[in-house]
Amino acid sequence: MQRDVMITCTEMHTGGEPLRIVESGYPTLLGDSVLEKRSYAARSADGARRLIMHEPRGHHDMYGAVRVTADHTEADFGVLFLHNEGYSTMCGHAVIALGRYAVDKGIVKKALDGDTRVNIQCPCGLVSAYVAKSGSVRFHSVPAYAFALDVDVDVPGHGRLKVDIGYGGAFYALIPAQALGLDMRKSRTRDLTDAATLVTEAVKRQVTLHHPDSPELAFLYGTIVTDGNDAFSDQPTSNVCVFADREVDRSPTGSGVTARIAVQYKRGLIGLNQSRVFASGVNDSRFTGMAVKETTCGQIPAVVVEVAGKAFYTGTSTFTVEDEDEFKTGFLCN
Ligand SMILES: O=C(O)[C@H]1NCC[C@@H]1O
Repeated sequence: MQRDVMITCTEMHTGGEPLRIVESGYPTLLGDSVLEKRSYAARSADGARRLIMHEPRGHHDMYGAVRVTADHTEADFGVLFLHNEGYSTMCGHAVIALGRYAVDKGIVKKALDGDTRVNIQCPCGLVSAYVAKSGSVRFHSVPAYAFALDVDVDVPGHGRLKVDIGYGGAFYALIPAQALGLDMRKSRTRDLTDAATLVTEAVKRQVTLHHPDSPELAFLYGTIVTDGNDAFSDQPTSNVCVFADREVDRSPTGSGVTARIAVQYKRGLIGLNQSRVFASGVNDSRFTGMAVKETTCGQIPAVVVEVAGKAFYTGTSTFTVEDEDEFKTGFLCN
């Protein structure tokens, strides 16, 4: 019996959202930058992603991270994010887990005093994670901004709807559940997912995105259905993020919280250093988020957003593949 592939991983979760961190066995990813490695992975090493994301070794909503060599001089390491359809450009729940992991594994030396800073080069740019002694992590993402507010989109079955589009390392369409005839607390996740998917497809067809840094960042990653409570309050606001191929984030979505705050800031609904709690509409897990300073992304006014949460270890895994296995590169069941 020949086993010709073996990939080992550390398993974590942040707010219930899994993170499968590759330790060894992944193909070498070529390219001079993290973005180039991302396209190389999609072009020439996609079987490895499907092997550990899809069934029978993963599942429809699995998420992963592969560390790669960084090209940014200040980065401790680079990372590619894996999901059911491909490779995202930013992932907050993964950054929270990777921050803790990097300190625990000694990849970054623990600070003697205060939080340990871990600089992670994501495909969208450099993200700084700050790891507290307790293991809690907060991160400062790349400049986040409102790409467009109140965009009219024709959504089959729902008519003409208004969506906001925010960038938090990835682009999201943001829409209140109410506009879709749904309720964040009462509706089934399946119904929120179906509606969010229709919105994503409609925005992809009808809106052209642009990012000042690279055309590779200019795509819609998903739709976040919210409870519509965007004005600052000491009460949590909840959301469900549906991204990639109908994949449902169990966590409040770090990059989504970043995008939501950028849009709320643009609308004057939240100020600098006003910390807000964001809850997952799937399992009520919590992140906090706040805009910490104004900045720009190219010429676009933007904010740096800090998101905080906590990740936990769930195990380790070793995946093997036998030569004759018909499901070497997995399948998806949705
Ligand atoms: O927390 C986040 O930003 C991510 N979680 C899965 C989808 C997003 O990439």
